[in-house]
Amino acid sequence: MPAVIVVHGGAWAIPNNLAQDSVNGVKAAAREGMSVLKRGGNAVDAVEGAVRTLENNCVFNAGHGAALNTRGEVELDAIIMDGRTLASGAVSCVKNIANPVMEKARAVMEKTVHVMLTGQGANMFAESIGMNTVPTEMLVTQNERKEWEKHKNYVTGVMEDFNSQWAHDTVGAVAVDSAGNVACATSTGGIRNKMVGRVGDSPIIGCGGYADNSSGAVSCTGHGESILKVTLARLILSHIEQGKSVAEASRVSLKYMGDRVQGAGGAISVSPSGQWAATFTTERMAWAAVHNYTLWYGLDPDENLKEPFTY
Ligand SMILES: NC(=O)C[C@H](N)C(=O)O
Repeated sequence: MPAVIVVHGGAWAIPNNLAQDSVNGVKAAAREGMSVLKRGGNAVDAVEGAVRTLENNCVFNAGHGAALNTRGEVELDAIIMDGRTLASGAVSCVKNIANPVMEKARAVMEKTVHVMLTGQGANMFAESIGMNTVPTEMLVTQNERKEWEKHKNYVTGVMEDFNSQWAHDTVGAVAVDSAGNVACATSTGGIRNKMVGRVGDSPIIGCGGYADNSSGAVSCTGHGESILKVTLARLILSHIEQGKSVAEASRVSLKYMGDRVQGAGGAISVSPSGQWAATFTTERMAWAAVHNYTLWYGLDPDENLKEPFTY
């Protein structure tokens, strides 16, 4: 069965000056995810590799440069999930890890009996397994501090339905490997001016991501409180379970979120048979996918560009 990787760089009103770098960034991450699969990695390795590439790209900055909360601090959230066993690992409110946050979520999945660690406990665990921690101020960039000074109001940004230049720190990936195993990963700095301790959708199982070999894998982005209310990742998978195509399930679920709670966002989805989709209701979302020796990518609604993919 041909393997598939799909990645996103966050659903929001990406300004023109970031458009090309965002597209290049998601293309590079999709290439990395596919090369992990080609080197014999499984779906979990591929989504981790792809998200790590996005986290390390300063256009997306899911760690260093992430959105600041009301106290001007970074608090990071991430999840990874393995569709074979439903094993998952998540961290929330992490303040002392630069990149990759994803590595830490995977360690929670593989080295603990828990699904999520938060705040101080997440940091203590990172130190106990020898991960590099940094003082939290080191994650704050001048650019983000400037943006934070400019718009000190969470609600105004969200009321604009994500059609503002806010909240650009979410990245994600979904994959199916040649054995038909699926996985998802999502990592974020959240939304600017969130309250201290606010946890968004990204690290919450079934909301920011879900992976199950019996239906597929999804990674979400957008207004976290809306995604949480409709449990977007699981909603998409439940439509797939009821017979909808991956694209239709994603479209219907995002439309439901818009109608029911007036929230905008995006999702990437893949089924165990290799169907995939990248769907969004925000102004833009940078996404890329590799399937059958073709690299697909886009940014604007209905944009579906392609080029040959070679190793
Ligand atoms: N840009 C995003 O996707 C933000 C993320 N969903 C959150 O609310 O934390």
